[in-house]
Amino acid sequence: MPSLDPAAGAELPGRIRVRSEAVDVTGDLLARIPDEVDPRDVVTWLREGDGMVGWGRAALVRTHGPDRFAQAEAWWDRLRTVAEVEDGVRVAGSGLVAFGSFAFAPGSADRSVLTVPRVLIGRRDGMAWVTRVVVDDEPWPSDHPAQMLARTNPRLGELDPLVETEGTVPAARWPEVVGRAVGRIEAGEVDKVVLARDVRVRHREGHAVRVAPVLERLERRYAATWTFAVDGLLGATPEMLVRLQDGRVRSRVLAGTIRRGAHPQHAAPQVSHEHPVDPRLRLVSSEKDLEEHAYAVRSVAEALAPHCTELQVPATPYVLELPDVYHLATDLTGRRADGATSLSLAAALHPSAAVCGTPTEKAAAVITELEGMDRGRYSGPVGWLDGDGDGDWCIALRCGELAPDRGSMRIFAGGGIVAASDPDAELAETEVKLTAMRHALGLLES
Ligand SMILES: C=C(O[C@H]1C=CC=C(C(=O)O)[C@@H]1O)C(=O)O
Repeated sequence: MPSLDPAAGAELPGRIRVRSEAVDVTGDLLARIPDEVDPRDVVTWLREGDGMVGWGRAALVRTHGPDRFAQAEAWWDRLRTVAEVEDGVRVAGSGLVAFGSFAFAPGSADRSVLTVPRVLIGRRDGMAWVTRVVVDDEPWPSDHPAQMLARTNPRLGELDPLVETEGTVPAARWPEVVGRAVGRIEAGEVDKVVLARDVRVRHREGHAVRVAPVLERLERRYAATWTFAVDGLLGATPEMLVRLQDGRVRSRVLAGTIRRGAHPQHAAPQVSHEHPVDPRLRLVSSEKDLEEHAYAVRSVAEALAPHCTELQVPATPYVLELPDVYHLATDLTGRRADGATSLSLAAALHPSAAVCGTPTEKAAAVITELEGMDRGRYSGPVGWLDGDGDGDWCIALRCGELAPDRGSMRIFAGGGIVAASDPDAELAETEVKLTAMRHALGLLES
């Protein structure tokens, strides 16, 4: 078993008490997050208005390096043994739950994290609950959950004034970087590589960025995605790396993108201006996008196969519609054949060819060389797991990561490059993918 590094910040209490109670909660769960909470202590997992929001730190571990998943899992195993859980709700997400976010690269300077919030409010299928957590000999909070739920944050709609500046590679230089990746593919070094760029954002007056208003805008506009926040990483991702629930395994693979209602330069010429071709049709018949997608599906199917029986891999993708883009999508399903937790499945699947490339190790080396930046936790697994190991892990896309100063962040977007990729179209694709965070941060309104 990998050892825990106490210097890395493993807070393993001697005892952790967890109580989940059924409650009535209507309206926006995000409005319940108190304004004074440290933005890095906010956790969310929301979709179509339901899900979980929480805050505070009852227990936390930070891990790094090639063992970052195994170290986190070992900590979670130990935490479960000191947990006393009263779960009066018994739904997915009640009881003992940890939220996590993992660095994309083993060599990242950024720490991966698993954290158990002190307060968690959940709602699912018409059922709502509050989970509170105390450690060691702490007393239970004196207020009743109903009192806590009655308080809503009046400043939820107020965005902070932010400014955007260039990231590691200026936008104008991105086509050149993509061109180098195409060269590597043509030279036979890799078949596909996913390259990403960052953009910097900071609070105009140097204050901490309040995350609840940003999450609220993400949730409203991208309701069909998973709106997440874990340790200062926030976004709205459409890609589910793995969901494990009662032995059932699901994964949604996305790769291959076209802008909604636009005509990227790599597209075939229009037959007639009066009858423009539906971009969804162009996407499902684009060989370049189908190739990009096939690599990603294969990587996920191969990683799931040793852990699953009844693995179903549809032969053709469908089109997932999001507000700004269409993606080629494939939903895989299976039944878990071993004792793997959702986190160990996520570790086995990471990095899929939706965010790294094919073959994986060579693509990862090309990424390190050409991107020139540390991705941090962007494009790593983000999600939650419960005491039975069930949970959801998405890929952290359409997101930004708050810096330790909390007043600045980097937002990210990438795209899969194959031999037929057009460098200018790839720049346009990253720009359209950045729309989610730019919109949420108020950067598109002048
Ligand atoms: C790497 C990203 O998207 C991935 C997921 C969906 C579609 C993708 C694509 O078409 O390139 C990427 O594989 C990103 O949003 O930063």
